[in-house]
Amino acid sequence: MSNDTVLKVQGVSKRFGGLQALTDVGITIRRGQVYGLIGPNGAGKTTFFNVLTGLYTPDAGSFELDGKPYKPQAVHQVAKAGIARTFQNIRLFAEMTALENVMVGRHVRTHSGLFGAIFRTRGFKAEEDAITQRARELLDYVGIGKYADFRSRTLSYGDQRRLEIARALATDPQLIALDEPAAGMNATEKVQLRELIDRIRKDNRTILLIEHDVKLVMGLCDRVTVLDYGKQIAEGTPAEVQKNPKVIEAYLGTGEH
Ligand SMILES: Nc1ncnc2c1ncn2[C@@H]1O[C@H](COP(=O)(O)OP(=O)(O)OP(=O)(O)O)[C@@H](O)[C@H]1O
Repeated sequence: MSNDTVLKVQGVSKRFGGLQALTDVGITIRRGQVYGLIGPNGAGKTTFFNVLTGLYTPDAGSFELDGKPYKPQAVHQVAKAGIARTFQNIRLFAEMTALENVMVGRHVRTHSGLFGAIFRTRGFKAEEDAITQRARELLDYVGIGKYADFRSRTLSYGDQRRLEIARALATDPQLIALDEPAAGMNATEKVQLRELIDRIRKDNRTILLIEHDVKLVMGLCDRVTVLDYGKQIAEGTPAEVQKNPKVIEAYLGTGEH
């Protein structure tokens, strides 16, 4: 595997009772790419994300992250290994401030641990200051610095999604997995989101994106995989995938676009 491959997934299958949600799915994502995962409702996109981030155990499949074997297990370990994600249904700590939400993400990379937090050791204090500063920088980076001290539930929907991205970035991930980041956004928010994702990519981060907004996916992604009924029916550049008859049929078949 060449050095610039961030994630290599092979042969992932997952069954729920009688339903085969994923069949032999594999993707390779290179550093700095925005990689799209698309498909009609129920195609298996979220299941793939959940397998990748340790929420579901796959029935089969192998994973490599940054050239090393990677076994998605507990969510905390996944973040430590270098994958951060956002969720289709925003999962912020509603009563915590925006800043605190990002600081929670950052704690994945700290060393003082619970002991330091409880006894407020000197090392803990210095680390906490650094975390606060970094969290503020990240809020500025995603464009919501002015809301640092607002409770997250008071932020607009679009801003909450940005906050989730800031929290994901706080773990210094090799790969950021965004689960429908544009869901529920208005046109202006979508443009801003696009700019933000572009900026994250330019900063040499790697992004895996599930998104229903095909226009956004086609405009942003370097490569795309299309799932349908848990099977990978196409893989390639957006231009290649758009022309693929299987893809056209899958989308027309469900009336989605
Ligand atoms: N925990 C679960 N138990 C049983 N079935 C599940 C579970 N999670 C997902 N499924 C089923 O697996 C299939 C794939 O679902 P999944 O949520 O991965 O699709 P999706 O492509 O993310 O769809 P959407 O675009 O609607 O979010 C669906 O038929 C779904 O009902």
